[in-house]
Amino acid sequence: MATLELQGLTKRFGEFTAVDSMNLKAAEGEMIALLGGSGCGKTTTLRMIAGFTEPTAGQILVDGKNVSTIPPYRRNIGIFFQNYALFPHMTVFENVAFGLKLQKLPKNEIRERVEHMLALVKLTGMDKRYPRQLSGGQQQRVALARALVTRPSILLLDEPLSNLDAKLRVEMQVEIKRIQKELGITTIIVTHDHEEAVSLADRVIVMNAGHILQIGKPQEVFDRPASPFIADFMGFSTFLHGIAAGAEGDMRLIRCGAHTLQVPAEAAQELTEGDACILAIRSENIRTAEQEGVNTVRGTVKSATYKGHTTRLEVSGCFEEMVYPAIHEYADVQEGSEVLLHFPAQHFCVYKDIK
Ligand SMILES: Nc1ncnc2c1ncn2[C@@H]1O[C@H](COP(=O)(O)OP(=O)(O)OP(=O)(O)O)[C@@H](O)[C@H]1O
Repeated sequence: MATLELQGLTKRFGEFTAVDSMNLKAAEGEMIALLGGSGCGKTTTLRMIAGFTEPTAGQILVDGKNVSTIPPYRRNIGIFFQNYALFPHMTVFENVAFGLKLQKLPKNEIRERVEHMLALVKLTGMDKRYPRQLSGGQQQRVALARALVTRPSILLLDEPLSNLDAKLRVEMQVEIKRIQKELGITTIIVTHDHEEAVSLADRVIVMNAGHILQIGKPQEVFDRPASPFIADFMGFSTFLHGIAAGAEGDMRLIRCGAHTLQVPAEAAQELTEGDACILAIRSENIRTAEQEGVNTVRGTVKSATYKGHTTRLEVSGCFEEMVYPAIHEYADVQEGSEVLLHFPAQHFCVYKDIK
């Protein structure tokens, strides 16, 4: 178990700043997800922690000790990178045992630890196979076993599940979390996928252009993204421009085009009368309604896409913006038909429009 601390960690490639003065403190055994769009600096951050990329400025502390100048193989960090393939000419056993042989451990201890690790990733009995004789998911699990077998105090995972099909992905998410908690390894996992980040991590970091935009518990970041940009990244689909227009009881009124919506006062604390604002809501939180009431608005279905357990609609005419409900109840929604939508007040995130 170890703590990991980044202090002002910065990487510049020429004039370009890929990671800009990043600060982070991961507790012992904590799993932190780095989430962000392509090119925001996630991999560069991991590569600096691993020791493959030299920081331009700042420090990396493991258990309070600066490791910035220590070579990668002496950092006791387990690594799973996308392009960090298995050795094709080695069996599963040899691949996993590689790091232990470098540490010159006795043969019987190597066997014991490799077998234990293969059992953890559910690959018992596969030890004599070569990578080409394994499925993609099995190969990823071998790579994970290889990263874990040396009992690193820190584990770095760069998109470990990106090549897996949906079912295996969920299975592996559960497995990674179980192993990580069982061994108590402080872990940084990089992902593009906000659902993966919130389901795996103890804390989630949202990055953009080399900066941390938000850091918080999964539910905070998922339910209360700190800006419209983060909300968009976290899967909010409908964004409405409005004007703060008074209060009613413990609700604030927001005028959006021809309609007035209610939002909880505590979600709109930073607004004063007349402020321009943005309301964000997730597709799955917009409902269809039987009758008119608070926060119901009529619109016209522009398109309906069957998604299995929901039908995703594009609806125009409610506000100036298009809205995107994902409805569960299978109504007879056809393109061109009219729908009455309900926007539950408690599901709105409210932002001051600073433009
Ligand atoms: N060796 C390099 N030389 C110059 N620029 C680089 C180098 N490595 C990375 N970059 C740039 O730094 C930025 C951050 O790259 P990084 O690989 O960290 O992004 P990322 O968030 O991991 O993206 P992705 O999700 O696409 O992998 C990108 O704009 C990239 O082009």
